[in-house]
Formats: sequence, C-alpha cells, structure tokens
Amino acid sequence: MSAFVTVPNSQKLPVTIITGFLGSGKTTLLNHILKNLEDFKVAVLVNEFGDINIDSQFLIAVEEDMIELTNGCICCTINNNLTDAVYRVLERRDSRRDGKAERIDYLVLETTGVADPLPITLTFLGTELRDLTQLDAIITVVDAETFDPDVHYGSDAALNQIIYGDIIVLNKTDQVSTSKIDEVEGYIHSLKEKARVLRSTYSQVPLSLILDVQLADTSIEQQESISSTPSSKHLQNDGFMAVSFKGDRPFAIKKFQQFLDYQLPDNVFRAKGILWFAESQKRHLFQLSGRRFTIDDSKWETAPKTELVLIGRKLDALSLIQTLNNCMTR
Ligand SMILES: Nc1nc2c(ncn2[C@@H]2O[C@H](COP(=O)(O)OP(=O)(O)OP(=O)(O)O)[C@@H](O)[C@H]2O)c(=O)[nH]1
Repeated sequence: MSAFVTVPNSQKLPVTIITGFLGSGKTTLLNHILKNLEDFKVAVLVNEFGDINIDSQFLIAVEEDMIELTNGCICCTINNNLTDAVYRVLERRDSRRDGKAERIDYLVLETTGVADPLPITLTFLGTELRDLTQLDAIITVVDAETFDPDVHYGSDAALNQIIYGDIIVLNKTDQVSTSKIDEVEGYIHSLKEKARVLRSTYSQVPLSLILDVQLADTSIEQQESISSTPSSKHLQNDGFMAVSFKGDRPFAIKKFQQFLDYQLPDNVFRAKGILWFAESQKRHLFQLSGRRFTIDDSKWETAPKTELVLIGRKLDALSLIQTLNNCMTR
C-alpha cells in the first residue's frame, strides 16, 4: 500500500457512494449508471448483505473476486474490508499482472441497505485513501412507497443515509400518490433542510445530476470526533440480519405462495433470490421489498437450484429455514 504516493487531484479516482434503505433501488440505479455511462470505464464495489451474492447475477466472468461486467466495467465485492477492496481497484489501475495499466475512470460503491454511510465516508476522507481518491457525492436512494418514519427513526443507519446524502433520489414514485411523495419529501427536508431531492421511477435520473458533481461535504471528517473512527474493517449492520437459504430440490409453487401469504414474518423487510419451481422450466428472479414482490423469468444457465436471502431484524433463522424446507417438493 505504501507504494502509492500522493497524486494531483486530476489523477485521483472519483468516487460516488450509493446508499439507501433495503430494497429502495440502489442496484437499479447502479445498472442505470452502467448502462448509460458511455465512454467511461467504471469500477463497481458491491457490498452484499448475506452470504449469497444475488446482485452479481447480471455479471459475466469472474477473476478471483474481481468480475468483468458485460460492458467492460469491473466489479469487485467488498467482503467486509472496504479499504482492501478500494486498493484492489487502485492497484489494478496502477498495473495489472500483464504489466499494462488499465483505464478506470470512476469508482461507484453500492452499500448494503443496512449500512451507515458515515464510516464508509470516513474511510475515504479520513485515511490515506484521501490522497488517492476524490469523494464526489453520496447518493441516497429513498423508497417513496415503503418509507416509514418509525422504521427509519429506529435505525441510525437509515437516518444517517438521509442526513449524509448529498443527493436524495426519491424513488418508486410510480407506486404512490403525489401527496405521499410530498409527505416523504417533507420528512426528508425535516431531517436535512437543504436536501437536493430528485424524484424518480426505477432510479432513472439524469447522470449529469449525480456523477462528477463534486458535492461531497469533505468537512464531515473534521466534524466527526475521533470516537467515530472509520470502522472500515467491519461494516456494521445496525441490528439487521440476513438469513440465507439454499435448496437443491424445487419449491412447490402452491407451498411457496402460502409461505408468502401466511407465513412470512412481518420483520422480514427484504428478500431476494433465484427460485426453482417444480412446475416450471424457467429460472425465477424473486424480489421482495416491504410487502410487494415481483418474480421475473429467465433461462437457467446453470443447474437449477434455489438461493434466497431474507433480511430483517430479530429473525428466527431456524424457523424460517424450516418453513422454506417445507416448501420444497419431497
Ligand atoms: N415499481 C417500482 N419498482 C422499483 C423501482 N425501482 C426499483 N424497483 C424494484 O424494487 C426492487 C428492489 O430494487 P433494487 O434496486 O434491487 O433495490 P436495492 O436498494 O439494491 O436493494 P438491497 O440492496 O437489497 O437493499 C426490484 O424488484 C426493482 O425492480 C421503481 O421506481 N418502481
């Protein structure tokens, strides 16, 4: 690491952090950026919560924990140590194994929905990464549909996501009335008076408003006392937990439907995964956020299997896994 020397601003790697509560639309925003950032080569850092990496299902080739995306950009998992992951990207930009330096123009980091952005921000502003990277902005995606002050005020991470967001993307506006959108925007302004709010559906915001905007408040580092030193080694989860389920037999559709209708505990805020149903030849991508879920079909590229992650507070992991086991065909 000490091989790096201080570099001029223009050579620092610009960094955008995407944060936001569970299921708000962060990966959707990341995909929007990757699809529309022509002529830029982006490195993406993803920090999945739970031990099954669902978000990387849209990725193609894997080289160690660095992944080449379909559009030539690269993606790297954080695996609990953010600083190391950033250095892996910087080292790759500096020189690759074949001796050729690689062009990387931008770094986008997607946090988990339960991450407090402050320690992550301080990792960029309060360590030697400050000399190698340029924090551009923290973008916070807020779900206009499931935004609930009780949940948000009960979670330091969720509150800090809004308070430290330089830009707030108020997403899923297709799911709610204008008055609810106004109400949520009112809450956001009550937490952060001068918040810049962009309303969106499917996180479709103009990239010129969110990237290379130089909005990051670099004084955060001075404002925060030494007591909140960057905990980049262990990203904290604010009381949330993830339960992972893998099934090597298919689910019976009816049983899984019953699970969703009657057995899914209220403290599950978010679930996502790949589902294998006995009654279908297809691979089903399952997304649940709040009480709403979607299932999209695609073709199996691998042997069929079920992989599901459920995220919430105080989950009874054993009972959830037992219930899901019972959804599988005998
Ligand atoms: N109706 C609607 N659905 C949306 C919108 N934006 C995202 N979604 C859906 O909401 C679900 C969650 O979106 P993601 O982008 O995966 O959310 P996330 O914030 O990355 O989720 P986690 O990282 O698991 O916390 C997916 O099924 C998306 O397709 C929107 O504006 N409207």
